[in-house]
Amino acid sequence: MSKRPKPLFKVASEFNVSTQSIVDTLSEDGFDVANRPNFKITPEMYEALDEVYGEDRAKSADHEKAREEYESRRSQMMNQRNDSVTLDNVLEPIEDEVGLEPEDDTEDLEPQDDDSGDELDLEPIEEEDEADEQAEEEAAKKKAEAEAKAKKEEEEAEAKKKEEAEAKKKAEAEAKAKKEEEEAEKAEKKEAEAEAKESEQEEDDEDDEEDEDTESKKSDDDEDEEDEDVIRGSAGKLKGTKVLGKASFTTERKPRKKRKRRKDRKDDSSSSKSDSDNKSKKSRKKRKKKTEIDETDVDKMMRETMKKMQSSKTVGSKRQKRRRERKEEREEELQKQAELEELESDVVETTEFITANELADLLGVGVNDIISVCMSIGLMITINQRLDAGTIELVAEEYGKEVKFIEAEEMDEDLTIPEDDEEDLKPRAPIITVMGHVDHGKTSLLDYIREEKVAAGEAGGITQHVGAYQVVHNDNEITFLDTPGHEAFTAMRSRGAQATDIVILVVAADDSVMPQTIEAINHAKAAGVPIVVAINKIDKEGVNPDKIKTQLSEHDVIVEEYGGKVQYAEVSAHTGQGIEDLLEKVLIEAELLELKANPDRRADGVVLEARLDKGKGIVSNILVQGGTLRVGDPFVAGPCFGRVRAMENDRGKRVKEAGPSTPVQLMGFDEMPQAGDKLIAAEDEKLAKEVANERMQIRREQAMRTTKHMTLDDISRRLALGEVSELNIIIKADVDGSIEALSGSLQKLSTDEVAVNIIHTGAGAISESDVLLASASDAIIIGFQVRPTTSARKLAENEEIDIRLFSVIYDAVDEVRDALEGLLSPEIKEQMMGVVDVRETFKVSKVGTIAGCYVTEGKIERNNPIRLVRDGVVIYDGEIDALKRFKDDVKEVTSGYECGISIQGYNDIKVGDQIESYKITEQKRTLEDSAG
Ligand SMILES: Nc1nc2c(ncn2[C@@H]2O[C@H](COP(=O)(O)OP(=O)(O)OP(=O)(O)O)[C@@H](O)[C@H]2O)c(=O)[nH]1
Repeated sequence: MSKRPKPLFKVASEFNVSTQSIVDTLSEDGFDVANRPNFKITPEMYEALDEVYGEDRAKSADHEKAREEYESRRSQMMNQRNDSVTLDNVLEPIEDEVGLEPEDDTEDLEPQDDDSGDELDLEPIEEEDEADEQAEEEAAKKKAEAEAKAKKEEEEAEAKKKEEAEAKKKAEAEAKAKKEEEEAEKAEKKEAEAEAKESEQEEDDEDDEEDEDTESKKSDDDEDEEDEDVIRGSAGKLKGTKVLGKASFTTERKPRKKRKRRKDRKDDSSSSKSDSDNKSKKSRKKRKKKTEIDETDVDKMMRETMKKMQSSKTVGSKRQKRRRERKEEREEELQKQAELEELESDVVETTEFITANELADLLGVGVNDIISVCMSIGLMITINQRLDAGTIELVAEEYGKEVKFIEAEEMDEDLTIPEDDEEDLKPRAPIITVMGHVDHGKTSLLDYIREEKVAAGEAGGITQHVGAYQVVHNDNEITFLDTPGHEAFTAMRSRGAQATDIVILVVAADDSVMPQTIEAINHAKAAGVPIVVAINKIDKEGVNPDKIKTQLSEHDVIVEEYGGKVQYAEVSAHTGQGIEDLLEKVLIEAELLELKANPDRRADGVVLEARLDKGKGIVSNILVQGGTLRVGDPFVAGPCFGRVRAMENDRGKRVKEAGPSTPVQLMGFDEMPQAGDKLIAAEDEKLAKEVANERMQIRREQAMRTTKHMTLDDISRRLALGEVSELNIIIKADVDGSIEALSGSLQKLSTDEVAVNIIHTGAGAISESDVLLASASDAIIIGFQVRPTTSARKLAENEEIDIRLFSVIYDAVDEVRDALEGLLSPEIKEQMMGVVDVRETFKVSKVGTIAGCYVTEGKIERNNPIRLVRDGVVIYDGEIDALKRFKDDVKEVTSGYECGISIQGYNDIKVGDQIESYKITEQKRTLEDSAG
């Protein structure tokens, strides 16, 4: 099974047992399981269950498979029955095994039959049999049976010479009766066929007998063979009934048999030119055609092979050979990818915060179903409500789909550029990133190439930094991304943009393969980008490039010299030695990649950098990857909209348009894009604005709902997005005993997906330092029978720290467990209504202690329960006995007023205590609440 936990109800249905049985079994195995439909069954639990119920499941799967096979066989049989040749087809396998004597019709033999002479010899006879059967079918099969039986009876009668007349009468009567019966049965096809089979068997018996009779006259030798034949024939018969259902036999052999049999029948019986005869002709024609095609295929392949051989002889160029190899490799890769995609058909791609309606479309279900699934997990949603990752995942899981969350930018189908036609593609310059370990000479190499190559090619050279530059080598353009190092490369990739075609891996010859070299190799491999190795600083004395090559081969970068495919050049960024060679090799690699793009369409590209220029406004360096970007084009880059106001190339020249692989500095953004944002030009401005707006909305929603720190409500969402693997908790409680109990229970909630870490515990009120610790370690705070101090509460609000207060340990455990399982908090909640400070106390005889109080927060109601808190610790939980304003009993007192309170059954009230008034509320949780 997959590594993901599954809901209990699904596992139950998988094993076909009740959820209670699963719970019982798991509890026996020491797992802590609750009988809730959505309780997550971890892979360990699943394994344990598999041990107990696996066999049953396998059996039921076998059973199901057998049933399916039976169904398909049955339907095939049914189909064949509608065909006039059904019976033959069904019987073919039997007759294959029935060795019957050789016969004529050699002209019918097919080349493939040549290798199986036996079979050939046998077939015509099968056909004879079949032909007989067919003839009988066509000329009243049932009569034959009746006659045969009558004959038998006649023979018996002759032998006995008694009751001859009676016997005949009986026979006739029986025959007639049978005829009648059979005619009646004709209406019921199935029964008729069953009858037919019976009659065939009987006929076969007779045929065999006849064969014996006639052939016994020939010779003794023949007799032996016949005996064998007869024995085999009868064995075949027995098998025949069994084989009936083996659909594969009949279907596989159908065309060949059909054709031969028809031909045979035509020659032998010439009873009628039925439709099936015509069919057989057709099939023969088809067959011939097929062989013709085969021949042409073979011819073609031969020619291709010859051509390849010749070309390798005449041209023999390494480059061509490599190109072919690469092409094959790429095709293989594509095939693999296609296979993977097929496997991933159960995975749906979406962004977070799609609406319920959109999710319904995505899953192919009605929006009402989505709403009811949400209701079943205690979530009230509306059609247009945007759902967070946790909810989307939970709902999708209900429909057996896995969700892969992607960036909003990847979703817009309106803007997505359709795939280019092969004929529209034109060669484009390769885009190169230089990577390597610190100080191995990346910058020096880039600088050298920029200065030497550009300065040499064009007066003035590169005047400004546009994030990339183009050089021309042997009339071929190469685009270099200006920022070396894998950070830039990975930052780009992490945003889904792949700008690089080839990586130049720089390794200093005077050093060795270093950690960042390995990282660069891994990044390039992960991105599927080929590497060209540049062994730098070759000008230095005593350097050993061979050592580098050996080291590289240990990391699967095997240079050509060592039998690999990676090209390498020994260069010096100081002297320029080998740089030409390096560029040449880069071009070879590029040629192998057959880099192409369609310049005649809407442009797309990637943002390399963006900055705010005082005079020009937002200036962004863009690399156009496909199409042509023109001044005036509206575009979207990430959530930013824009219209191209002006563009400058890497020589600082104003340009009106930029084609594939061209870096430009672009002005015209409305908002600042981020490096790695994908830019897509739009046909109309309105659509571009809409798309940008939608993306912005999703980003805003993300910003709004994403809390700075971990919260219990947010954890399921973060889990779904794969952002968290641990939940840090700080526990504060009234006494050490509660801490132990709580931390023990909470730690047990750790799952494969998320580990629960108790990072700090302590007795007493929740203090500022607790909140600071939570902030630093991204933890939530659980308070059991304690309260945060006022300053801690304020700090927690500022820092967005989740503080949960409980009075019952089980409540705390349940709430954390639910959060980890992606469920929302329980519907019953405690709501704080008001807080009063005790400023004075009076002892009144018969009444007890009366507290003179001041309402500091909310309002205090006579009928709500209260808690007495001293130094942040809850010391009493009870009810108000009397609530007074001056001498009057009142129902409630609001904040800013004084009042007198006495507590039922509790007199130990002290000045400085706080009394909290709270209410138990039942509420339907919504996403907004959970995001709150
Ligand atoms: N002798 C010699 N020194 C070189 C060569 N290339 C670079 N260097 C020196 O190596 C040092 C590092 O070069 P950089 O180009 O800054 O290396 P880098 O890989 O860009 O380094 P970071 O930017 O720190 O990652 C500098 O002192 C260069 O002068 C070369 O081909 N030969």
